[in-house]
Amino acid sequence: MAIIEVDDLVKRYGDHTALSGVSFAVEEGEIFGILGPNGAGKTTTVECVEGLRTPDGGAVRVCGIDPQRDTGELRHLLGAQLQESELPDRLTVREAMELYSSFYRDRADWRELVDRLNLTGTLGTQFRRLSGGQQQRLSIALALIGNPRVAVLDELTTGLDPQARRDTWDLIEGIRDRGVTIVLVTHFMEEAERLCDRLAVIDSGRLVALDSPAGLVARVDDRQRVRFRPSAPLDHAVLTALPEVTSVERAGSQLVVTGTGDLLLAVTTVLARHQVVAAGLRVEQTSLDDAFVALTGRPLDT
Ligand SMILES: Nc1ncnc2c1ncn2[C@@H]1O[C@H](COP(=O)(O)OP(=O)(O)OP(=O)(O)O)[C@@H](O)[C@H]1O
Repeated sequence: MAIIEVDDLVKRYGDHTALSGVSFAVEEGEIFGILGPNGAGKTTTVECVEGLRTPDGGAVRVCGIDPQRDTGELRHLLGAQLQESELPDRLTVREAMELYSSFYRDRADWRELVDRLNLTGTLGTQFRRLSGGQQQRLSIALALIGNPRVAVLDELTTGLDPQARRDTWDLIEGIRDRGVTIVLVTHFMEEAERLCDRLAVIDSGRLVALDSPAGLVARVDDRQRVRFRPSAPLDHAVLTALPEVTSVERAGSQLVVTGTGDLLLAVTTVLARHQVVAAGLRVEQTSLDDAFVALTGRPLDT
């Protein structure tokens, strides 16, 4: 069942069109990623879902309600991660939890939340004295304090070190396992690949693809590359003659053979027939990065 429906969403800032007709539906219980380069329109999209921006066209529904018209109800259904600047520096973790918990009719047990997010030792600590990872976890706790059905997390792990990022991913999966649908805005390909059930790729205000990470890769390309250093000179024609091979290129001392199907077997069989040993042989599959480049024409800037 779709819990969020975005239909032909248009948003302009003056003469700049930030979104020109974006449509997608988020299914209940999934981790739905919104991936795209800087300025693509990701934050604008989620701000329209959160009722923080008024669309210039199209429609948004969250659990069937219009976020613009029913902001009061939306607050109880959707938890949004706060931006850092939204919390007073001197507010302690305990004060923040008590204050935000008072805003909701269905309140999570904030002590349990604090415990789950590994913040128990920080209850008396002021916001400004928390580490980046602790501030991030607090903002997640505050997004979940009203027991929402959907949590929107924007650039969740930006600024975190690799370990803190991985810990946060585990946390997000735990939240999803408790039945909360998650919309995750991200810049990080690895994060998208690891966490998201489906991804909306947005570029220049348009939805360029919507699929699972594996589906995006398969849709773009099922090519593989085999790289190796031949032990003796080899006529490229013996490789290009193979039906599995689409191209053969030299990269320094290496040969890079691109193709489909059982490429590795075809290449190694020919090499054995010509008594050529393949040193440092590697097989490379198309990655989500490659898929992103194929879809948008450029790499994702991090
Ligand atoms: N309040 C605003 N006024 C004018 N232009 C804006 C405003 N907010 C965003 N924009 C512009 O709209 C476009 C989309 O911005 P948005 O923040 O939605 O992109 P984003 O994909 O979230 O980017 P980032 O990854 O950099 O946060 C950008 O060109 C941005 O400069």
